[in-house]
Amino acid sequence: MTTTPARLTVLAGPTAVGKGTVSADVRARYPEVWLSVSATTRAPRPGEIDGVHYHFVSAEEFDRMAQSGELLEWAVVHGRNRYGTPRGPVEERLAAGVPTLLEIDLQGARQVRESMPDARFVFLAPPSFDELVRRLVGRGTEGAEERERRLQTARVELAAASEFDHVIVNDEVTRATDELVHVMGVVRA
Ligand SMILES: Nc1ncnc2c1ncn2[C@@H]1O[C@H](COP(=O)(O)OP(=O)(O)OP(=O)(O)O)[C@@H](O)[C@H]1O
Ligand SMILES: Nc1nc2c(ncn2[C@@H]2O[C@H](COP(=O)(O)O)[C@@H](O)[C@H]2O)c(=O)[nH]1
Repeated sequence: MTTTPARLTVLAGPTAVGKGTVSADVRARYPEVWLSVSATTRAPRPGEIDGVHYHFVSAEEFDRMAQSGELLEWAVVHGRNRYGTPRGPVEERLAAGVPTLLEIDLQGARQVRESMPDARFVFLAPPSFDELVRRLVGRGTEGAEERERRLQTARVELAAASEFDHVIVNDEVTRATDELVHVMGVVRA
């Protein structure tokens, strides 16, 4: 297995498009790719593990991280909780030549474009808006009010797809993963 020199890849896209699913598939099939673990003030969902899916932190701890410059980017997502990328681990992996993936929202992607313009920016798109709604409802992790809030954000995010260097349609997870790792320059020798 060989890789091109390590560059940061940012994966964004609307709620429930499958960013987490595709990122997990990348991690499972391409363990040489490192997936950043974000900090969030959101409460864990059943089955989510602190330090694996997110660093679940209090509002006070998030404030401290943001104010001390520990976050590469951060945003209030869906108008409610804060999410941010711890800077140190990303810089360490990139310095060590490890292909590094961030799964973040549009606001965060725009911040990273400002600070790290050499990164690759990938937008994961749904086959259709109806399919996006089916996936959000099918996931069953949010109530009706939170789903509506997320779909409002989704409309804004979908309108920004052209800002990204690559758009990948998540019609099928394995295929979307293959396209993502190809864009990342992760190739099998
Ligand atoms: N290609 C696909 N085909 C069908 N279902 C999919 C596909 N990809 C993901 N899903 C399903 O869609 C739902 C949402 O996926 P996931 O949680 O990965 O989305 P997400 O983009 O990370 O969402 P959010 O931004 O809200 O965290 C899950 O139930 C997942 O199993
Ligand atoms: N700007 C950032 N956005 C992030 C980060 N980590 C995750 N996210 C985005 O938040 C939403 C909601 O996630 P959920 O787990 O509550 O469904 C989703 O779009 C993620 O991509 C981050 O570090 N910074």
